Amino acid sequence: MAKLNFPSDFVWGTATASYQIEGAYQEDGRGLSIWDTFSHTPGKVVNNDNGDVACDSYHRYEEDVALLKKLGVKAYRFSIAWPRIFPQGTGEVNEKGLDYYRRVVDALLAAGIEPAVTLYHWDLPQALQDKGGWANRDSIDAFVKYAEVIFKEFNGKIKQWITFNETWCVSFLSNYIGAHAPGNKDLQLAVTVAHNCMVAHGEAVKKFRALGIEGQIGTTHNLYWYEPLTTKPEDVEAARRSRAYYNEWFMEPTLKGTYPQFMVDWYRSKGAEVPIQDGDMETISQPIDFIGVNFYSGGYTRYKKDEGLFDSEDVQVGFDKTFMDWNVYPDGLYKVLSWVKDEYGDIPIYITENGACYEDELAEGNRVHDALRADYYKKHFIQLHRLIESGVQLKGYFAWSLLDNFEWAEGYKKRFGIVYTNYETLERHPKDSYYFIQKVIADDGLEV
Ligand SMILES: OC[C@@H]1[C@@H](O)[C@H](O)[C@@H](O)c2[nH]c(CCc3ccccc3)c[n+]21
Repeated sequence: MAKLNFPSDFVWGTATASYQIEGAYQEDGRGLSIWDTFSHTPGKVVNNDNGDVACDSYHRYEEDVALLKKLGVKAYRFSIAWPRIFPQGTGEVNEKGLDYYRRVVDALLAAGIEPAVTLYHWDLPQALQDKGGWANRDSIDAFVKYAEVIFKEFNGKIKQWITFNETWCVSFLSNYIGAHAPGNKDLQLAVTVAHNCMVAHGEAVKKFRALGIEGQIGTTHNLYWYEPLTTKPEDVEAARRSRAYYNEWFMEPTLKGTYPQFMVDWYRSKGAEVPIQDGDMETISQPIDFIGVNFYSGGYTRYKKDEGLFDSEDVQVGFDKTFMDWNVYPDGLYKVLSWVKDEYGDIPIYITENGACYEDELAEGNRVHDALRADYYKKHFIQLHRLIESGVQLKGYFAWSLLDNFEWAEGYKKRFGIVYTNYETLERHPKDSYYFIQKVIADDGLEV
């Protein structure tokens, strides 16, 4: 057995998001979000599940903080629900909404845990969606006004700021594939939404700098690692498009201020143009202090004429699968973050999400023997160590997720938590994977 040691300042954390854990969807003046609308629309979410109650963290956040403290994490990534702060998206601040986050932040700080806050994790106020949502550039200014209230309120308490969670999900998953709120299926709309969200990110960074807010600011993109099944040029090009769909389309504007031209041409061939206005690319690529990367999976791609958006198809090559049918591909984590370093230099990186969904059973003594999830984490922790050893500026890691929670269109059947949520009683029960991670944190490393 060998011990893989992590730097003593490596930030171990866990992650959640407002709509997935809070519940209390009409409490203390909260306005409706697009996810309330979407989940209340029959047929959109498995079992017609919704976030009305979720994990009830709105009332049980002290239990969550106690779990975090016992776990030993240095930081906790959560998101703020814009509709609690501005129920109509803009206008008057809802003080009771701010109060909830004051309670959460103070409880975390009292427990010696750093809050790492995502400003936008998909719960757009419905009132803004009614005016076009992210397709309407007015939403950019509304986002900056919302961000400014949070920056000022928590300056000095929150020191790690993430503007957006996964602009690919906000744009393509939600407006081209249509699987997430608001559920549109229009390529031009998706390209426009992606662009406006990235402009909103940049404007918020400008505001953060202008206000002299303490701490570091960045944004989170979900990256995948796709490789061509063969070295045939058509397979190589197909894999290049599949990867850029998730990766370069967002990372290049954010970190270099340009869109990948081969993808601009590809989308143009499909009838979609990027609505760039003067100054947008400089705004989008405002210098940031770190890049957040959510990594779950990847795979192999081959060319298939007229298949999907990219004349490509994923190929099954025998990876183990999670309960989301995602490939377990720890090497993909090493490859994708090595690619980030090669492409974008030594920008500090936080893995702001990584984790796995498996079917969990509550066993004797409220234990959950989630050996597959613990093994998923172990395999990926080995890659973290490999990345740090290779010189990648990997500063921290947030496991997705602290709790089983509302898994978007999949509802509550898909459990990602290292803590089991009993949705009847709302009790929390740490799983074996929680104790595995607790030991890694305590030991500053793991035995392999
Ligand atoms: O699906 C697990 C988690 C979600 O619960 C998080 O809210 C979200 O940030 C997140 N992103 C990803 C990868 C992108 C993706 C999200 C949802 C569905 C399919 C792919 C996985 N996850």
